[in-house]
Amino acid sequence: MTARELHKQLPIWPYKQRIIDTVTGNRITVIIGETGSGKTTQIAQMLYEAGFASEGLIGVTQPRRVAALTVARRVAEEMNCEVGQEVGYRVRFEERTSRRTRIVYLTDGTLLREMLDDPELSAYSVIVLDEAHERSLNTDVLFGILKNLVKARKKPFKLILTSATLDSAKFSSYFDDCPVLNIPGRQYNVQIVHSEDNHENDYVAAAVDTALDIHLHQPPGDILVFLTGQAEIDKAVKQLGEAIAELPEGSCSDLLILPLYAAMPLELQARVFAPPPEGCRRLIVATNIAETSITVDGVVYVVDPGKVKQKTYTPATGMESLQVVPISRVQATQRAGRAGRVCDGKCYRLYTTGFFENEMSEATVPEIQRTNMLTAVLYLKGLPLDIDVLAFDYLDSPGSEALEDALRQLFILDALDRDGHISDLGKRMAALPLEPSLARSLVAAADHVCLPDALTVAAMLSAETIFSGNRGPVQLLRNETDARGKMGALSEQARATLAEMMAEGLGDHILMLRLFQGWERSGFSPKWCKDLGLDVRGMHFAREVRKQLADLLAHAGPKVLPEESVACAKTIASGTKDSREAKRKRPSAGVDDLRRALLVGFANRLARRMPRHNGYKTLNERATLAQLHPATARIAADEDGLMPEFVIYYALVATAKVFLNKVCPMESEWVEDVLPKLRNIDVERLSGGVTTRKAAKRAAIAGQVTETAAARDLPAGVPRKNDPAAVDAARQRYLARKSEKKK
Ligand SMILES: Nc1ncnc2c1ncn2[C@@H]1O[C@H](COP(=O)(O)OP(=O)(O)OP(=O)(O)O)[C@@H](O)[C@H]1O
Repeated sequence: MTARELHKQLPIWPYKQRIIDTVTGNRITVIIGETGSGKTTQIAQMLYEAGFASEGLIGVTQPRRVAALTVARRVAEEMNCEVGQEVGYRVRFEERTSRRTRIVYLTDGTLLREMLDDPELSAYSVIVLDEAHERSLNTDVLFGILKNLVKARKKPFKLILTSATLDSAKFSSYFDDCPVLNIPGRQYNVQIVHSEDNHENDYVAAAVDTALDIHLHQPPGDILVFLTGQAEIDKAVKQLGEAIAELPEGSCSDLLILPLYAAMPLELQARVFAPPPEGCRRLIVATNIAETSITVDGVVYVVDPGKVKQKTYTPATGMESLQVVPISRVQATQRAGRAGRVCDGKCYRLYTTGFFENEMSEATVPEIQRTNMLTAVLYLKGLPLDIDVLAFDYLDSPGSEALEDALRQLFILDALDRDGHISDLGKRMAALPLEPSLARSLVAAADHVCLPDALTVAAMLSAETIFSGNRGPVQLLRNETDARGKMGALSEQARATLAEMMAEGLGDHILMLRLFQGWERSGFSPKWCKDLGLDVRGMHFAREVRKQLADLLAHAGPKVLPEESVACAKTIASGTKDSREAKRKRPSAGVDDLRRALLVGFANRLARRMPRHNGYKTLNERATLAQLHPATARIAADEDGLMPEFVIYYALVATAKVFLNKVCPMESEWVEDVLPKLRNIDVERLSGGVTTRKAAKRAAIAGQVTETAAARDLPAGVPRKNDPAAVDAARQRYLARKSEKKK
């Protein structure tokens, strides 16, 4: 049967009329259905057939770009068209749509950015927020904005939320008591097998063993293994290779091992979705980017060690921690759901039933409650809706501390004025899909005419791995004395090249620049990378990102950059060598302009050395003591052996100790210009004169309701200090809803 014939047999199809009727009769609908029942691929097609796309596009959001791409491909196949015709996609750096397009799969971040130019989303008649359970930061922000838009927009607009696993009562109550449709049934069964022991520290080895065991003893079908990150995946692939080498010759010749993670060039990701050679079994080793939405045609076995790498941000200190933690039960269900999509499947959980039931949390903590709110707040401020971010209608609030921290940082980056209004610079930054510090650095670099170098640094920072085998430049250089040669010592010549680059003594950003420039001079030779101990894939990824960033700046045009920088961005984006003009401007003697641009962008991440000491103290609200990370590229000390007084850092991380990660030294006289801005920031004024807590308290007193209820009812953007009308409006809305409920 073809994809076109198959899709109408999915469990969701018998419910087509109910879905259409509910969506027709309501502004907002929640749809819950088993994994693989057809939510992602079918609902948009049903709505299309029912005529919902005649007045505008049907947009379906995904938390990840790989999902948007592959699902669009599948739906195009089912609708018998090319991607970019009736069905298209839009993700950061890439778009395939045309005037014929009626259904668009796009990432939640892309939709959010589209709202900056078109806050009414006038091109759309329906938005489906898929995988709502994942609670990605962008999806959570969209919840609040779209909930308001549904009421405010004159042109009809429907909002649909879909998931396999969702707290339906909570969602329905937040979305004005909208109906919840439960779609029972799944197409294929997945047998769950729990292990007898929990694998705390040896889960990579256990996953490798299980995968090989499946290959040797189970009937045909591809295998999908979940691990937590690139380094772990590389390790598992290596271990698989070693284990296979010990097996009788030929026993695994038909096994094709494929890694899959986000920081991997797109064409390599695509290999996973291409049909394997005849008679081959695929073994895909992936991060949780493979957890939701995507179907790898052929996967029958899933190996789930139950771990995920989770980033947590503490607003009080600006500290980030990246830890491997147990997944939630919702995630375990999603992972198992990757098997059993094209036939019955089997999921091997490398943890006990007891662990699943008693130790794992029910749902994942929403990203909005554990992340830096900087980017989200910049978008909210960038929308022409006068949103008061502190009183915004969040499903789960990030908390006033996180929001106030974001306001403070955005003020330091010149994105907000003293009253918390977005500045012109802020608008330029919001137009770039980058974290605000990088966006600010690029804008400053364009003004300083050192854009090509700033693009290189931004791209290199975005690659997960630059050096191979978990080594930094310092370890690589030390390797010369590694008698065992276990880590693959560098050749004399390579070491000399690296030592020469490090001799500049300007830390990580500048070393990254030099490495990229050296690679460029070698004609982007993979051998050059390998010789220097660099990760070829990581470097290619950085090169790709650099090109895409340039492309993006070229498209953003004079709205964001001066004319000459737009021209320079175009040249880089076109893939030809940098123009002579750009080369001429590229400082060969020093990199001061670039460092100054970085200082402007990372003024929110400055640290000052302690007197007569090589420890640093961060210059944010709660000064935190930290040390330079041992893997930091060489920074030249002064004659007294002291490090530079000021550095900027990319992240403040807590492992065994607190470290400044990826550091660039700054000249004291440059920093003197920035310091006054960091002192005495008036957060109360930045937040419009009132904090969430105060606003909620006031509304609660006025409306005689609880503070939580009042906070939920505070309309976006209004509870200003001297605005009793707004507080009254909150009260009225609450009372109206209450009496509605009683009826
Ligand atoms: N690329 C593909 N190749 C083969 N079959 C596919 C593909 N994409 C989807 N399918 C089929 O369509 C079914 C429905 O997929 P869909 O993604 O719409 O389900 P879903 O309900 O959204 O699942 P989830 O909750 O896991 O995202 C799959 O179970 C599979 O049988």
